[in-house]
Parts: sequence; C-alpha cells; structure tokens
Amino acid sequence: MFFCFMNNSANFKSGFVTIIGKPNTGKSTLMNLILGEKISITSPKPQTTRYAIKGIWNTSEHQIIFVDTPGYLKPRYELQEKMLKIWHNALKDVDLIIFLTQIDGFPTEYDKEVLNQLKTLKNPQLAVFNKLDLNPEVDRNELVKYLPESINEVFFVSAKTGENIPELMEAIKYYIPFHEPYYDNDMLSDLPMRFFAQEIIREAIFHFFEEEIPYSSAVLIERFKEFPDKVIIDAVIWLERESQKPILIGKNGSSIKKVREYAERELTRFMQMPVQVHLFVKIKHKWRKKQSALKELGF
Ligand SMILES: Nc1nc2c(ncn2[C@@H]2O[C@H](COP(=O)(O)OP(=O)(O)OP(=O)(O)O)[C@@H](O)[C@H]2O)c(=O)[nH]1
Repeated sequence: MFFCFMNNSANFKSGFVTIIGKPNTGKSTLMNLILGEKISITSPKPQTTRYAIKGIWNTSEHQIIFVDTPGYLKPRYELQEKMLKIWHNALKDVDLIIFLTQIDGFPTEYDKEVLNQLKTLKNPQLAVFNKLDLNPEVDRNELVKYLPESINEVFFVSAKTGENIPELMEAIKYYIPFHEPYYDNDMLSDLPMRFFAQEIIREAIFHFFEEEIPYSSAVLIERFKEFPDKVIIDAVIWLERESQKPILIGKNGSSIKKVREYAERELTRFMQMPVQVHLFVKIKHKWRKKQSALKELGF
C-alpha cells in the first residue's frame, strides 16, 4: 500500500466505498462507469465476482476507493462460505455503503435479507435502484417504502445509459470524510497486473461457455513476464472433472483459442502493449468443495 501526504487533508477527502447487492444487479458495471476504466469483470451471468476488488477514483479533491464485493448469498458449499466472509469483511470500516438493486422484482427475499443487515450498521448508506432504462415509469414511492431508516439517500439510475450517475457521484463525494489520500494518486488499483490477467481469462471463460464450465473453472497465473515491447503470460485453467476438458478445449483447440484471443485482446488494450497468453488446462478433482484446493488456488 502506498501512502502519500502531498495534499492538505484539511480540504481533501478520501475514503472507502463498498457496493453491495444481489448478484447481477450491475455492481461491476456501475463501478467501471464511475472509474472510467475496466478493472472489475462484468458478464451477464451471476456471481462472476469472487474477490473484493479495489478500484480507485482520483480527482483533484478526492480519492475514493471502491471495494466491489461478491454478491451476498447464503453459503451452500465451501467456496460460497469464503465469498460470504469477503462480503462481511468488505462492510466493516468502510466510509460509505452503496446498496445496489434493480428496479425489476424489488424487493426480492434477497434484498430484504441484505436490507435487514444494513439496519444494524452505522455507516452512511445510499440505496441505488439500477436499470432505470428498463423501467423508466416505475412508481418510485412504492419502492422506497421498503427501505430501512439507516438509508441516507435514494437514487434511481442506469449504469448502462449513465442516467443520474453524475448525481450519484456527487453524493458519494459528499459522504466521504476529509482525509489525506490513502494511495499514490496515479494508481487505478493496488492489485497486481497478474490479478487482472487472471480475472480477464475468467471473464473470457464466462463469455464463451455455459453454466457448468465457468463455475468449475479457476485460473492461476503461473508466469507473468514483462519485456520492453510485450508481456507473456502463462496461465493454468483448473477444471473439476476430466470430462470438462474436451469441452473447454473444443475441436482441434477451437474453443480454448477463443478464450486465448479474447484475453489477449482485452489485456493488450488494458496494458497498452502486446500481450501473449499461453493457456494450459488441468484437473483438480472437485476443487470447489476442498479446503486445501481452494487455498492452493488463492481463495
Ligand atoms: N439494461 C441494463 N442492464 C444493466 C445495467 N447495469 C448493468 N446491466 C447488465 O446487467 C448484467 C450484470 O451486470 P454486472 O455489473 O456484471 O453485475 P454484478 O452485480 O457485478 O454481478 P456479480 O458479479 O454477479 O455480483 C450485465 O449484463 C450488465 O450489462 C443497467 O443499468 N441497465
């Protein structure tokens, strides 16, 4: 972690914001929109975010650090237990909690459970109803009735079209305390590039495959070598069963080639230099259910 004290904390604001809510409500999309850079993965399938990812929003007067938490869910197996722990940790000690939900179907049992947890917390809280573009005529008063008193302000936005996002961004700045910046101000994230490489490869797998393969895959970067003119990355994709291997690889390697090409394109764009990705597929039997395997894979 880098600290820098160039700014006078008397008028500089800095703090931590966590975005919580049901999977697939648009947490990653919202954070990427605010930060103006793609640093957390997005996909139309739920639960693609397994980590608390920090992204940093720097302005001349603010430094706001976002923790993009996994969707809250009741643990069913070992991996989800870990995700729930990450979720709880992300709530502790943050300066602002953004409860993100989508207008359609609100309040789900899920929303009610999360809002019940929020009631007990003292941090400032914003409720954000996303996907306004899909329900522009919604009766807002009807929805607001379900919110607890712990919520300070309510916003109706579209992370897709950007509607009402500037107003939300102003509110975020307002609730952040006066404090010197926590990080060097040209940093977008304190996560190493190899973490992004891992996430982008996972995103590619979510993009090209159905249900079973993405949820059974873990990606581990084995080599990340930076040269003056390019970056070379070797990554292993761990699957749970032998039978999944031919699916991921595809006929004559056609499917895994798509994953590789997607990852190379996205990483080249992000790192602004050519990136070569080499992928290897291996099996770790039922890794999602084994404590030791989860540890080895970095969970
Ligand atoms: N129409 C519409 N779609 C949106 C909006 N915001 C996000 N989406 C879509 O909703 C899907 C889920 O978005 P994500 O940002 O991945 O959701 P998330 O909450 O981070 O999901 P998890 O990682 O599963 O927790 C994607 O297909 C987005 O493109 C919005 O304002 N309007």
